[in-house]
Amino acid sequence: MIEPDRLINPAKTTSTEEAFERALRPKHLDEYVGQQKIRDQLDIFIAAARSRKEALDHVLLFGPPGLGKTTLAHILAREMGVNLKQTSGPVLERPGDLAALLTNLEANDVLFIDEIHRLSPVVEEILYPALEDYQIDIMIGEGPGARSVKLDLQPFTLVGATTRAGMLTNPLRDRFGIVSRLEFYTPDELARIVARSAGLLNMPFDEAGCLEIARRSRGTPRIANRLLRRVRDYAQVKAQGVITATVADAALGMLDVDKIGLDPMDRRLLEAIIHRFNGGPVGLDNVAAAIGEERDTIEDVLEPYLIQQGYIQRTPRGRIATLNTYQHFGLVAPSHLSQGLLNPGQAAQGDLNI
Ligand SMILES: Nc1ncnc2c1ncn2[C@@H]1O[C@H](COP(=O)(O)OP(=O)(O)OP(=O)(O)O)[C@@H](O)[C@H]1O
Ligand SMILES: [Mg+2]
Repeated sequence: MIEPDRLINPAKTTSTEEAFERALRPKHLDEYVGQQKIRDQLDIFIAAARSRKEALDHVLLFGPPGLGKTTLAHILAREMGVNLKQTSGPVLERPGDLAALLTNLEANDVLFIDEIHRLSPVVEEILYPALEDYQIDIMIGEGPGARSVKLDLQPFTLVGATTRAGMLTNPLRDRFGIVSRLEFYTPDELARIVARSAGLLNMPFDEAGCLEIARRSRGTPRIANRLLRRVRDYAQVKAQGVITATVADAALGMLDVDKIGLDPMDRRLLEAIIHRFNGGPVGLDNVAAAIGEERDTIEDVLEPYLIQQGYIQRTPRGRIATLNTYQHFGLVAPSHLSQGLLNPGQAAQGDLNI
C-alpha cells in the first residue's frame, strides 16, 4: 500500500489537502494551464453550444490522477453558465440513485460522474437512454403490478472522468461526443502553475525556484502544488521564506524526491526490475509481489509517468527497464540496450493503456 503521505502519490489524500486544492483550482478556461489542444476544442464547443442555447455534448475526460479532470469539469459548467452536480461511479449503487440526480437537473446542467468506469451495469443501463434521448425508464411498484414509466429529462451534459478509459464498456464510451485525453504537463507549464499557486498563497519566489519544483513533479499539477507546500515550510524555517532553486533543491532532496521527481517507491519498482528480474521482461504480478505493492497502484499511479518518460517499457512479454533507467541509477546497461537493440520478443510497444 502507498503510505498516505507519499509525496508523489498523485491520488488525493487528506481533507486538508482537498481544501488547499479547492483554493488553488482554476475557475476559468483561460486560467487552466496547458492541455492546449483540449482547451482549444472546448472553447469552440462551448461557444457553439452557448450560442444555440443547447447543452454541451457529453464529455469524457481521461488520464492519470491529478492532471486536472475534476478541475476541467467544474470549469466547463462555469463557462456554460450552468450548475454542476457531482457524483461518482461507486456511489451510485442503485438505478434510483441516478434517476434522482437526473430528474433534478435543470436545462443544460452538467452532471459530473467521477470514476465512471466503476458504474454498476444496472445503473449504466439507465444512463443510455438518458444520454441519447434525455429520457429514463423507471419501474413503479413491485411484483405483478409493477410497470415501467418513461420520464422526460431536461437536456443535460454528462461529464465523465476516469483514469482508465480502457475499462469503460463500448456502449458507454460511444455515447460521448467529446473524448479528451489529458496529457502530462511539461516542466514549463508546471512552473507556471507553481508560480500561480505561490502568488495565491502570498509566497515570495523566483522563476528558477518554480522550475526546480516543476521538474520534480512528475508532470502532475497536484504533485506540483503539494511539493510547493513542503518547500514553503522549508523556506520559512531555513531561508527567510523565499522559494529559490537552492531552497527547492535542498527541501526536495531532504524529502527524498530525486532530481527527476522519482520517490523511493518509483525507485523500488525500477530497481526491482533491474536487479531481481535482470531488467525484464517481467509480468505485472511478479513485480507487484516483489515490491509488495498492488497491481492497480503500479498500473494507475506509478507506471504511466515512468513509461511516458521512458524509464519502463511495456512489451508483450512484460515490463522492461530501459537504457535511461540504468543510466539514472548510474549502472552499466546490458549491451543490447546500450547498442540500441531490443531483445527478440521485446518489440517496443510504449502504449499507455489508460
Ligand atoms: N491545468 C491546470 N492548471 C492549473 N492548475 C491545475 C490544472 N490542472 C490541475 N490543477 C491543479 O491540480 C489539482 C488537482 O487537479 P484535479 O483534482 O482536477 O485532478 P483530477 O484529474 O481530477 O485527479 P483525480 O484523478 O485524482 O480525480 C487541482 O486542485 C488544481 O489546483
Ligand atoms: Mg478528480
